[in-house]
Amino acid sequence: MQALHFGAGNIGKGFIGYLLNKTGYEICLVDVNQAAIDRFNKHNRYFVEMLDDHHTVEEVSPVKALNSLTQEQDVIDQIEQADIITTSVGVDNLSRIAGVLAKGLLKRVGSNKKTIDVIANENAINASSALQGEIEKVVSPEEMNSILAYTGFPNASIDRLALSKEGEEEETALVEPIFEWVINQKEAKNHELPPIYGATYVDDLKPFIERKLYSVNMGHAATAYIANLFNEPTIQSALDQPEIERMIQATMNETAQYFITQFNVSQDDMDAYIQKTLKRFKNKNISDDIYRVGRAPIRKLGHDERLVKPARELKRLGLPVTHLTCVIAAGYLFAHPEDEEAVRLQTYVQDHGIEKAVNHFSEIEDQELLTAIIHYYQDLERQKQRASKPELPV
Ligand SMILES: NC(=O)C1=CN([C@@H]2O[C@H](COP(=O)(O)OP(=O)(O)OC[C@H]3O[C@@H](n4cnc5c(N)ncnc54)[C@H](O)[C@@H]3O)[C@@H](O)[C@H]2O)C=CC1
Ligand SMILES: O=P(O)(O)OC[C@H]1O[C@](O)(CO)[C@@H](O)[C@@H]1O
Repeated sequence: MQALHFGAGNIGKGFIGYLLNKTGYEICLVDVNQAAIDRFNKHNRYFVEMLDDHHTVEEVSPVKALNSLTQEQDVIDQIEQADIITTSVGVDNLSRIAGVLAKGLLKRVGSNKKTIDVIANENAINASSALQGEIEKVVSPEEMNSILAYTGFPNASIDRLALSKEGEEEETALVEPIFEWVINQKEAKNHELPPIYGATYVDDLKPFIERKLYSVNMGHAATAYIANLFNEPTIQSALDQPEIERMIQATMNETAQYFITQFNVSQDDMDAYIQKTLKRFKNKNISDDIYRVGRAPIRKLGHDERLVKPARELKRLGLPVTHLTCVIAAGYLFAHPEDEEAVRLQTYVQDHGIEKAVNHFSEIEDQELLTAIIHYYQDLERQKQRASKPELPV
């Protein structure tokens, strides 16, 4: 069986490629990073190291890698032959792979007419549907109908902290031992393949993806943005401070109320989920830079994203949202010269002021929530100017 995976980064290597290989697939990775592509092709393999006390290393092979920019025809041929197609390129890059995918899927329809599923594994709600939408933009309606007759775009939720080991001669992913890959089986077209090793198949993805995005991803981004206020370099050093840990736990407790109300989950279950998540963040075998975790703040502060969506929902339900409001304000203070979005965000705030920025990037209709974010932002900024300790809500 052949798997074609777009995005040979942390998740591509340490999560998706790893599990597909365990299921019995030969892996073809597609990326734009030629140096990494050469490292994969040198011995047709890569390594995955567990971030636990044993640091077990496993080899993933056979693996080959292609460059989607310079080897487009080879990628199209691989799409024609593949049994499954997956991605983890970052949700904002899905539009960049839509063109080659469209060409490959059309070639496939014209030749073998075998059904296939394309699963986008990104931190976003309905990323596979978003990829389908991007493909729709580059083909005619007739072509899209022929693609959809043979292609499923099942949405998925992925959860595993994955990093890469830099400066090695061979590609190595660093991953925490636990993971969760949940796939909407109702949206799949190909039912002849064996289930993916370790994946969970469900009929309703919403509770899984929302819990993951608004607890794990929200909590992680919140830690990065609060850590930044305290000049803490890593997630682990930040959470070593009881004040920051209390703040993150309180913020996660707020979003937990959304799940308890919406999905009939018990308080005990959410408490256990939060404790498990905090323990994962504090993993001493990882040193996780706050700029990796907080990266792309414009995306993360978006209307339907991990911070603003639960804040809007909690507000709508009349539930407390104080800590989350403070985290959103802290997000607007996340400055890092090497993060293109952080630079753009800070420039916008400087040029237009915080109120216009929150309206522009987070599109918050609720005036009370908007005012509260602005007040927190102004307080935190004042404290930063005076180099005084940030005051967090109790
Ligand atoms: N790293 C983590 O712990 C987790 C990441 N995610 C999600 O997984 C996705 C990938 O994240 P990471 O692996 O951490 O990022 P990454 O930056 O390590 O990997 C992304 C890869 O995609 C490649 N890429 C970018 N544009 C491309 C294009 N046009 N064609 C082919 N390849 C392209 C990049 O060169 C890079 O190798 C993101 O959506 C992220 O939100 C989800 C859960 C955990
Ligand atoms: O591209 P994003 O959304 O930052 O996704 C990656 C993040 O998601 C996580 O899985 C959980 O927050 C982190 O490991 C990682 O920083």
